[in-house]
Amino acid sequence: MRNLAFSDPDEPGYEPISHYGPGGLCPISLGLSIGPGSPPRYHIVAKIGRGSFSTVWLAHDYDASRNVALKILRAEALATSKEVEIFERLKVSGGPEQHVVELLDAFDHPSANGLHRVLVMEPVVNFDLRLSSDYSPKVGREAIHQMIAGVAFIHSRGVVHGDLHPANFGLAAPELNRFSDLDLWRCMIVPEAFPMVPTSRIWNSDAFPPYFCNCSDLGELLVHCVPEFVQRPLSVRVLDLGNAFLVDESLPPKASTPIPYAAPEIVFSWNVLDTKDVVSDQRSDIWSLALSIYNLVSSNDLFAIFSPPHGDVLYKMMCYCGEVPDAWRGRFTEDPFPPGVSGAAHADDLWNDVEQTFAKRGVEDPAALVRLLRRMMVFDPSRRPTAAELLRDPYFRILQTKPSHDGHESGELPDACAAASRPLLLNLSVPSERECGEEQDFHINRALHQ
Ligand SMILES: Nc1ncnc2c1ncn2[C@@H]1O[C@H](COP(=O)(O)OP(=O)(O)OP(=O)(O)O)[C@@H](O)[C@H]1O
Repeated sequence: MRNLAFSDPDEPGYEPISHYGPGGLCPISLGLSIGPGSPPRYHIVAKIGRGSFSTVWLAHDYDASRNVALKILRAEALATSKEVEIFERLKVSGGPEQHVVELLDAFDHPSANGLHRVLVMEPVVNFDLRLSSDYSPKVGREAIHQMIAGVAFIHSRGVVHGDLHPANFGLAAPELNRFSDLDLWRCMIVPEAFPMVPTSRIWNSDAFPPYFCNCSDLGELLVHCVPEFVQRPLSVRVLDLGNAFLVDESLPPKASTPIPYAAPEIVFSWNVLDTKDVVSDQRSDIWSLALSIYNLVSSNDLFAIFSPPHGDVLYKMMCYCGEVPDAWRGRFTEDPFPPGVSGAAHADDLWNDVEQTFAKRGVEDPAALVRLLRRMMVFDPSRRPTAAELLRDPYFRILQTKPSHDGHESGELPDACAAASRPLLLNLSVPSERECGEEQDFHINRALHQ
């Protein structure tokens, strides 16, 4: 496949070339308009993400005058993806979505590779802004409460998320709606573009995008152009319902959570019983949620992995949980606890270290946060609290005495979010016409040629 392209980026952030072709990803170029209506409703401005089954793009919605995220699935996922159905299930009761990314629209889009399901969602910003700026969102007590609230909401609708890890939590960014598509072009760092030149006539060049481009960083845009974004309280969103399923589904998908966040019963099946026939459930979501919280608070993985087969993850789990589950006895040659030290005492020592790390990072009430994580990280899935129970954990008691910063809870926008609908902070122009003409062409050309 490599000789297909004139230049193959082969780096994280770029989808592999092999993901294009019949049944594969949708070839997209910046400036394309897709969607219902004539002219089509969504004008693609930047690439903002990619996953195993999709590419994700920032687009300007001309009909609603706002910016949206378009998650464009591989064509072969059209028949199997239940993501839209799951979003529908989350709306069943008619209540407002709570800390779960909102699905605004969905449609199917044809390409040379087949028909692609497109999910139109509110655009969110990655938690990890550290790479692009000095600003690092502080994941404090309220943000942790919102992460749990998002999962509690999903669980309350009879859905298992199945893939909770830090990248699947984002931050609401209604300030993005202050930017027209032309403003976005002006303010964003110009993406890198690698031309894709098929080197053989047998390749259908329509099956590939004309170039690959890297992902634009919406966080960086906001940090630099909308200072209130960094000053206002965070509003968390749970993302990626691509692996989600209904608890009563007869053929649930096999578990696919990344190892550092996967529950012990799942990792044990994968690595010791050597079977992939294991399914996530709401209890395994709770374990993954605990490790996602740990990661976002500390910027580290508790169970970092360095090499397969990841048996060391199970070993670390025993150390932190202070016990060896009955089913695991005899499977490990090494005793996880130092001679003469009980499992419980050893675990206490490790969590004391975690508490000190949290304290150094300025985490609010580190001892109580450690107690919360330890409640979630127990081997026996039936002893893990539900997400709804966790919302009442003593760690959050103080929030009940404070007014909520997150206006979304009460159906109102927080001040800073409401400000998003006010006139632009920057002196940004808002083109009145859909066709921005030569000026827009110029920005696209500049992006592709720099
Ligand atoms: N609403 C959104 N706003 C902004 N970025 C998004 C949004 N949804 C997804 N992304 C970005 O796109 C990436 C891929 O999305 P997502 O995880 O939903 O895709 P996927 O194909 O189901 O991937 P995988 O299952 O491999 O995680 C995310 O990690 C995130 O960075």
